[in-house]
Amino acid sequence: MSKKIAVLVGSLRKDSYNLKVAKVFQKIAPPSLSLQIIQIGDLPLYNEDIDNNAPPASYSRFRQEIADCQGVIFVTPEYNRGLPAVIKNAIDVGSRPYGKSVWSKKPAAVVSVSQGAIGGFGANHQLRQSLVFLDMPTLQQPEAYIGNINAAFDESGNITSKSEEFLTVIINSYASWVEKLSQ
Ligand SMILES: Cc1cc2nc3c(=O)[nH]c(=O)nc-3n(C[C@H](O)[C@H](O)[C@H](O)COP(=O)(O)O)c2cc1C
Repeated sequence: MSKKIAVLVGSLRKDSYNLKVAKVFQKIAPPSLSLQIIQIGDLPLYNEDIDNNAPPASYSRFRQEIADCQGVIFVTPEYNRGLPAVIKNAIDVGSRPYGKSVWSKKPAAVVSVSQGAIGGFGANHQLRQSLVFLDMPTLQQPEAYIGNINAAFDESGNITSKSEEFLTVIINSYASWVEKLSQ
């Protein structure tokens, strides 16, 4: 049976390249993984005052969806050399209430996607810093800093074969990582 893997996309933009890459991963993932893109754009900014006995419905929905998955792939742009607020907010929501984090022990991968040349290196590593604290064993190699992403899709919006090849290496490595950790 395939393992359910959450995919969190750090851009809310309709034509987001990160979303396009997440969708390519869904298409090319090996049969051992079933990738589900989880909504994070509707989560109110984390505030302990509203996270009480009756938290926002979106908090509960999100926590349950992550709890139901056996791993997490983060696909994120870089904003001002750091992590977009929307993805940090999702991490914070999932980490609470204290002692009930939904992230713990779930195998993760971080893929940063940018139109710039540096490939979102800053966001990628800032995110990894939180994953250490959240106790998520994270795929180390291959590193995935995907720059100049606009060149990875042709005029019809299809991914070029060279870029698909690279994404295939990443998703297959992640599948092996998940497999290894479940032994
Ligand atoms: C507020 C903001 C800050 C940005 N800062 C960076 C940055 O630090 N490094 C970078 O490579 N691109 C930066 N960009 C450009 C994004 O990489 C580019 O817009 C990318 O396409 C966003 O991902 P998306 O297509 O999935 O929305 C920034 C974009 C925005 C809107």
